[in-house]
Amino acid sequence: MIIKKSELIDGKNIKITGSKSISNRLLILGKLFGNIDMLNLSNSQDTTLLKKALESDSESIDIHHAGTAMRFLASYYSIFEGRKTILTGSDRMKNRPIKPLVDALQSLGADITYLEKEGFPPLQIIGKKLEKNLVKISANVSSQFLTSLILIGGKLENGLTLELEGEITSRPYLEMTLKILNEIGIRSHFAENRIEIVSHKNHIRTEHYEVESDWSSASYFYSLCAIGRKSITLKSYHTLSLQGDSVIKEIYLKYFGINTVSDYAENSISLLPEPAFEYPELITLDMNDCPDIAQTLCVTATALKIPFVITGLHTLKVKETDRLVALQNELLKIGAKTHITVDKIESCEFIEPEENISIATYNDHRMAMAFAPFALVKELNIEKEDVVEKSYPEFWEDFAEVTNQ
Ligand SMILES: O=C(O)C1=C[C@@H](OP(=O)(O)O)[C@@H](O)[C@H](O)C1
Ligand SMILES: C=C(OP(=O)(O)O)C(=O)O
Repeated sequence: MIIKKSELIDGKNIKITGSKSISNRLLILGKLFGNIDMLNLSNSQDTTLLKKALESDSESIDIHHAGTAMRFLASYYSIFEGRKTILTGSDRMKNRPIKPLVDALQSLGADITYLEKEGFPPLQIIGKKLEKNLVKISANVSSQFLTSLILIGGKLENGLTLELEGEITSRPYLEMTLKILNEIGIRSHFAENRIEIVSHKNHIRTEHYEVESDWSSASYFYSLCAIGRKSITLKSYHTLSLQGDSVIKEIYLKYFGINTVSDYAENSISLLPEPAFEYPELITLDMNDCPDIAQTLCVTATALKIPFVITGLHTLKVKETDRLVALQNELLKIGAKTHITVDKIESCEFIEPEENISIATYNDHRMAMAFAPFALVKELNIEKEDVVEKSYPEFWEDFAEVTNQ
């Protein structure tokens, strides 16, 4: 899809769908502990697929590209007594890691078999009662493995204790899980490398839950605002958020002069660019806590020609695509030569963008959405633009609403 060179229109209002991460946790918890009446549930494809899976009786469950769904369901089906499930996904999913989680579940007594490649989906899971309650798991590959176990922890007879090994990656997602547990009345304790989830025999406390809107999706509007220097209002957000990606407001304030102002009555935030803001000479940032907004930041910095060194990105290679390689290839087209290592991307030189820019999206929604704001600098083609549906199906309509295309 060609996006013409555009300008940002001042003062537009956008309502973004609910957080995919919060929605997916609540769907699993609701199924395990009692109905939760959710408002502003995410309408992302990932959440829809998870919801359908949880409502389905069929043996084969295909969750396509949805990483959280794959990881959360592996534990969920492991304790679903008497159910046999073949849990599969897209070709990419069959190459995203799951072994640390499967090892942990098997050590608790789960009956899981790899059906193709050892260590990867598809999985055959025969649900049974798990008798043990202590598990060791590596915490530096994906926090989703930890969340998956924590979500079922309260359902086990004696609760569940996790001993985390290695440095915790994507830590705010782990904290989000524990906070949601706390909100609905399931007790847990987290100190040093040990997480204890108390067995929860009762129905959950919360019946209504309003999901805050998705902060990773909000990042694309911060990028538009930083490049276009006009204001945008986004709903439904609070400055206090369960989502680690809400750190975008601090990052964009510090490096791009974007103020975030809350309107509590309206449940909205306004993104207000500081006039005559002096951009920094270099952006240095560790994004281990917020890997999903790394692509957004790299494109904003390239559009504004601000050199950057972003570290903490070792998980990017096992996301929807190898995001470090994808970023390096596509940033070059919009004018940034970069250097990548296993966990870092840094700009080396800014050059003229290509004449006819065509951004490949690698089956990765965030590649499409992160590069779209570059249209404020120059016309560009976004290939296979439908990929956005994974997390943000109305992205293109909302993008058109705030730009003058
Ligand atoms: O738990 C979650 O909802 C998520 C955790 C993160 O994954 P990793 O822990 O694998 O980095 C994040 O990238 C993903 O989009 C959503
Ligand atoms: C990494 C992501 O999702 P998942 O791991 O759930 O597929 C994402 O949404 O950027």
